[in-house]
Amino acid sequence: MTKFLKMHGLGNDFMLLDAREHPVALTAQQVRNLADRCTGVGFDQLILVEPSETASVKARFWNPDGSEVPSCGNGSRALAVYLGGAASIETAGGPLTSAASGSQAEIDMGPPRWHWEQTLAYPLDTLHLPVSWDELTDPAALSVGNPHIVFEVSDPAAIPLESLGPRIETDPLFPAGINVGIARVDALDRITLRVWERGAGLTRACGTGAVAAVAALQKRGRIGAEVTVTMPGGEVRVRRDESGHLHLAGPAIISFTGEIDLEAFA
Ligand SMILES: N[C@@H](CCC[C@H](N)C(=O)O)C(=O)O
Repeated sequence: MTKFLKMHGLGNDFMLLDAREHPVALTAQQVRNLADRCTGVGFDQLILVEPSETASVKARFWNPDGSEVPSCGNGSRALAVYLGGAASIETAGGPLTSAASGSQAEIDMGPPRWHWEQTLAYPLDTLHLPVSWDELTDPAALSVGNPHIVFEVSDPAAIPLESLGPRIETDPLFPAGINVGIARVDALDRITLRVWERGAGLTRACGTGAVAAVAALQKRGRIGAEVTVTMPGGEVRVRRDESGHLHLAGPAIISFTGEIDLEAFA
């Protein structure tokens, strides 16, 4: 039996497996089986914690469709709360540092990456992509460890993201797929955001989505350096420091712990 934690950050929920002492190998099918909310544990992302030679720990992330992804902002915050205190985290999306106190965690997500090769199949202006999908126009595309497209809209609740999200996610313009954010600027220090996540669908909150939306709207001069992001599951704070790094802060909670026979889900 393998111990696991079930955690969430604003309702973006995770299964966390700590494999620092006992290695765990996962297949994509196993992740899909574990992600099933009726017959498995159920989660938006799975987090595997492994030993690292360069940081406190190495974190790997999977979406519920079985795809391994380089970065997960809320998952990193959940891991930070699990580790406690200050830590460094090696991820495929780049090195992170974290600071946690109780159920609050802040992650230095590094600088946003705007080069077209980070997100697109061919060169375009990533700050103002000349593309549209129905009422969604003039997006920005960037990587914050994983790829995001961000649209500014007047009413995020009115956008049919459940139908537009999968169309945009799988558009050939994005060779690795893309996470889709729709954001409204409420004030210089406040935005409202919904995210269609690549490989996961609509989630209650997305940490990298919040960071990407803030980075895009900051670069367009629409908001200031410190911003509260309201998502369906609650609020996170994102701030840009003097070096251009973006910091993601907010709560993460351990919902419950358990033991599981991983082989039964192979
Ligand atoms: N919910 C996560 C993002 C998880 C990965 C994303 N779906 C992807 O495929 O890149 C977050 O909080 O960042």
